[in-house]
Amino acid sequence: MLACRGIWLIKGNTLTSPSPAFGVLLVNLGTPDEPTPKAVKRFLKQFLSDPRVVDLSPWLWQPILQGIILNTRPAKVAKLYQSVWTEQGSPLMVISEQQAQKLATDLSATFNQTIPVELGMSYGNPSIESGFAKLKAQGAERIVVLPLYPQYSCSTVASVFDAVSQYFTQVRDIPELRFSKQYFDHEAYIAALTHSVKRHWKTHGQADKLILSFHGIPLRYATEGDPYPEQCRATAKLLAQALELTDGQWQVCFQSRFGKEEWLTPYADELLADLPRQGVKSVDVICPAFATDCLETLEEISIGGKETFLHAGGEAYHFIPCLNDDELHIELLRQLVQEQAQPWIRAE
Ligand SMILES: C=CC1=C(C)c2cc3[nH]c(cc4nc(cc5[nH]c(cc1n2)c(C)c5CCC(=O)O)C(CCC(=O)O)=C4C)c(C)c3C=C
Ligand SMILES: [Fe+2]
Ligand SMILES: [Fe+2]
Repeated sequence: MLACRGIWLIKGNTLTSPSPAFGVLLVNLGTPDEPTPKAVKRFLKQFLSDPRVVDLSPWLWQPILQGIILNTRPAKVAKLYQSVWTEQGSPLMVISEQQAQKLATDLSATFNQTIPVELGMSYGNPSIESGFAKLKAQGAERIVVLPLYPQYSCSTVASVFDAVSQYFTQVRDIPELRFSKQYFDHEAYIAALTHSVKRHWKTHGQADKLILSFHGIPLRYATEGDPYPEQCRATAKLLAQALELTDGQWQVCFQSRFGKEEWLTPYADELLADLPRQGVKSVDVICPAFATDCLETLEEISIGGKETFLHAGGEAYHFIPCLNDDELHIELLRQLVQEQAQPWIRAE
């Protein structure tokens, strides 16, 4: 049985422990509020102005961003968002809310007390700041920050770290904090992915090849020290081993490249266009870098990737959804939180 060490306060002459043992800030990238050019522009402006995402000198980058990209891209990208938008909103937001709710239920059952879990998005709403404010309002004085990126990249996880540090520059009494950096090789993550692929095979049969499509980053970020590509390859290898795939039965690629620089290769669109020529007629495609389905998985890979592959002569293309609110995914998130909260927990 696990119990939590509370925060003790003196009220009058009595020591009380009114706060939850800890709270959780679940962080994801964020998404526009609406699938309109105006809302997409607002979102892209904040996202692409983050120097962790685009590390060019602002003197060089801001004129390109403000003068060209924000005048052309929002209308095009808004149409893409419209193709995946649901009645409840952006898939990334709807699924993130489900994850937060299920994780809170799971943690509260584990610790036999209410453990608040709030969402904070790096860009757009709800912001990281509002997530911390909600946790404070619920009395959380110890907080686990859990970015939903299995593989560490400076462009994602480090930007969450920056936002967290920035927020607390304005706060006099900061909480105790634990920050989860990565979980690319976590046993429960590989188990959740394995289960998801096997479940897919049970329903649809196994394709010639399993394609593991990770979000790309500029190659330069990796050569300058970002460990992201090695972590992607490690995840892929662990998953392939767990599925007992031979070398020819799986392949890694990188999607969603942006701008003119070289990104990690092979590029997903080029690979999918080439595979039929190599004799690969059916593929299952999974996106392990995404904890939640979103524009990049549902539009670019599930819809766009299929068109590319079938147009190039492929015969069957199956997209395997992200882990989303799968039971084993929530179990993984609970374990990650528990590992970080360890110093605040005692066994009874
Ligand atoms: C320089 C640009 C970008 C880097 C670096 C980058 C890294 C990166 N992104 C994700 C996860 C997501 N990206 C999403 C959308 C998205 N990404 C970029 C650019 C970079 N990403 C853009 C411009 C966009 C917006 C859409 C577009 O204009 O093309 C999303 C989806 C958001 C949604 O609303 O559904 C996610 C998630 C990772 C994991 C990553 C590095 C590892
Ligand atoms: Fe991205
Ligand atoms: Fe399939």
